[in-house]
Amino acid sequence: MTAKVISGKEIAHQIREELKAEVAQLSKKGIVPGLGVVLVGEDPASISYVTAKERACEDIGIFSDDNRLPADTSEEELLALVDKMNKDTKINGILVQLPLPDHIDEARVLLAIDPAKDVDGFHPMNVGKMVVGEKAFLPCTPHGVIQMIKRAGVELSGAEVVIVGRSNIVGKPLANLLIQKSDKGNATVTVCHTRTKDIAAHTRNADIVIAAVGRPNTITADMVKEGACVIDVGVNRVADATKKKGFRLVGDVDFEAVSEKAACITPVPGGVGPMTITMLLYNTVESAKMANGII
Ligand SMILES: Nc1nc(=O)c2c([nH]1)NC[C@@H]1CN(c3ccc(C(=O)N[C@@H](CCC(=O)O)C(=O)O)cc3)C=[N+]21
Repeated sequence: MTAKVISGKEIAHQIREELKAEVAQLSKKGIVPGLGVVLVGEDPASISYVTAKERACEDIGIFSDDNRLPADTSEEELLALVDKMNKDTKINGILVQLPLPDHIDEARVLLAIDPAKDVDGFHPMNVGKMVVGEKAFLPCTPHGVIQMIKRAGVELSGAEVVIVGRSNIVGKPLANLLIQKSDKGNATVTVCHTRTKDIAAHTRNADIVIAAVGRPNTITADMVKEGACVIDVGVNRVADATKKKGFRLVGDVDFEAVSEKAACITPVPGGVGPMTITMLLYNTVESAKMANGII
């Protein structure tokens, strides 16, 4: 079998067109959704993600307030900026790019963001609401992954899903969403991690494999059932002297070999990454509608 490639780029484009139309309608009512973006330090990957987020905002008509702070910014300074954005009515969403430098307490910063502006869905209030199935901002990467699975026409209800990776931003929230009694869930979920005895024994039974590890070639063809759907959340830079930048991006999945066995697969780049950004835009528009009493 040669897998159908699920293009995150195309699905993201489709959703962004829908959002663009919605933002145009809102602007007739004098409403412009605003996103406050905070980047501390100069990590090259973080700079590239944040730049992509700001471009995406501009493209669909969301106002973005760009704050790039030096690596030695103090926790107090960062908290003061978050507080200012919490109070700023032009800002409907606040994104503090992670990871933060070691001298800053990440949990404290995330807790300081107004839950009503927490478009990343990282505030413990929103995490808790999500777990109990209450309305909340859904974390962008897990939500993007679910949108891709659904729009590719893959059945989630009753599916055996194996997630490899247990991070707070992908593995854990995704597992929670996928077990919920809802149209984004109803799956049977297994979460594998570094202490799992035999990861392949689990993934080989999966109808859907989701890799969110951060290491190239973690999922190889022998680990995947014939006809499975494989979602690759990894974004890894590997050295490549033939590229202008000296590296290329790969996911966690051995794409070529797994494509021969899977029914569908997401590429890297052009897969989950563009969906993550799109769901951030989606949450920001939702937040603007809530702030203005439209929903
Ligand atoms: N507060 C916070 N929220 C996040 O959502 C968040 C974060 N911190 N920290 C880091 C991770 C990672 N992340 C990505 C977003 C877009 C792409 C993306 O668009 N990737 C492109 C390629 C981009 C490139 O060329 O570098 C693609 O896969 O096609 C990847 C990764 C968001 N994250």
